[in-house]
Amino acid sequence: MPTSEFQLIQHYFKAGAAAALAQPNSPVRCGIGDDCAVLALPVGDELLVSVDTLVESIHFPQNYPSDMLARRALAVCVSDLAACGATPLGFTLALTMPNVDEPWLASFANALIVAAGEYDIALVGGDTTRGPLCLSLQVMGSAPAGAAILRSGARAGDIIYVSGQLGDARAALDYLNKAAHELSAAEQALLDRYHAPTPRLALGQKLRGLATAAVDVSDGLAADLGHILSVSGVAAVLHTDNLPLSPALTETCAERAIEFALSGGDDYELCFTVPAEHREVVARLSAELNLNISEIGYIEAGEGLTCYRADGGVFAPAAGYQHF
Ligand SMILES: Nc1ncnc2c1ncn2[C@@H]1O[C@H](COP(=O)(O)OP(=O)(O)O)[C@@H](O)[C@H]1O
Ligand SMILES: Cc1ncc(C[n+]2csc(CCOP(=O)(O)OP(=O)(O)O)c2C)c(N)n1
Ligand SMILES: [Mg+2]
Repeated sequence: MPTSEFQLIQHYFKAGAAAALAQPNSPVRCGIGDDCAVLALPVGDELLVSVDTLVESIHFPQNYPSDMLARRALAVCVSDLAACGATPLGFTLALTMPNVDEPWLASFANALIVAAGEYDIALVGGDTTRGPLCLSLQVMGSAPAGAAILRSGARAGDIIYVSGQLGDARAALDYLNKAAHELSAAEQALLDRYHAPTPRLALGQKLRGLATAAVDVSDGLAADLGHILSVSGVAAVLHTDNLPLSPALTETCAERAIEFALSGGDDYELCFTVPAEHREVVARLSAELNLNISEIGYIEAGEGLTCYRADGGVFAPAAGYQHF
């Protein structure tokens, strides 16, 4: 039974992570156990880095099963790599927990290593401390020099697209505490989207050289697209009719579906802009990846976002998620 902080790390994290290091093409020169991890960058590539924190009761519910926490945490952090078109390299984990609960840790570490394998991203280091349950994951990826997709490149005339469907995870918040046997199939489908978001890594990488700007939808489409607009110095027009809504969302809360899709957040889909002449390329990409990609509006000169309802009226979306 591991007891010390050092033994915990060795037992639960180093062993699992070591398997990734053994891969022939692993970029990890030195992983868990030294003062720094050492990663090899592919020749000609740049390093892309992002960190996100997940706090109990803010980002995930109390008493959340630790395997679900691990999976969700890595997915939402890797989603930032996807937005920039990065290829995953490695990540670090700063884990703060109130006490050592070995079954909790074992299931957390197992799920984390499995998810890391799915995204081909190696756990290369971290920090373990006592305190209220909280995780910070720093993810690192690479992209050919100059190819990273930024938020600042949207131009008037570009088409605005979004992957997948929006609003499901927000709708799921209302069912987080409902007993499993009382859930309808639609409610369960919404919860699945909250628990296991899908970072759109393959899409992001394919958008290199095609998208002028991209962002992942964490705070809500209106807010995150708003970041693209403000840093690109442009305006956007959306038609709420074009927002991709899942059957589960329209079945459970049709009257709030548009609101959830625009402002709910936790979608981890990609919203991106592409010059209109490349519409066909996006259609082919959607077929190739077997991924729904919806045209939701366009970029124009000016500032701010205008959302039109089907009846021609203007829908004013609520602000996205804000911590303060
Ligand atoms: N405490 C901080 N110190 C430095 N930069 C920060 C801090 N918090 C956020 N940022 C930066 O501000 C930008 C927006 O952050 P955020 O909204 O969290 O982005 P994302 O939704 O991609 O996680 C990012 O470039 C992020 O790196
Ligand atoms: C239990 C619970 N309640 C509410 C939410 C909704 N929520 C919390 S934080 C957040 C926005 C994303 O978090 P943030 O820290 O802003 O991530 P970032 O934009 O930095 O990726 C949302 C939609 C949730 N995920 N879980
Ligand atoms: Mg962030």
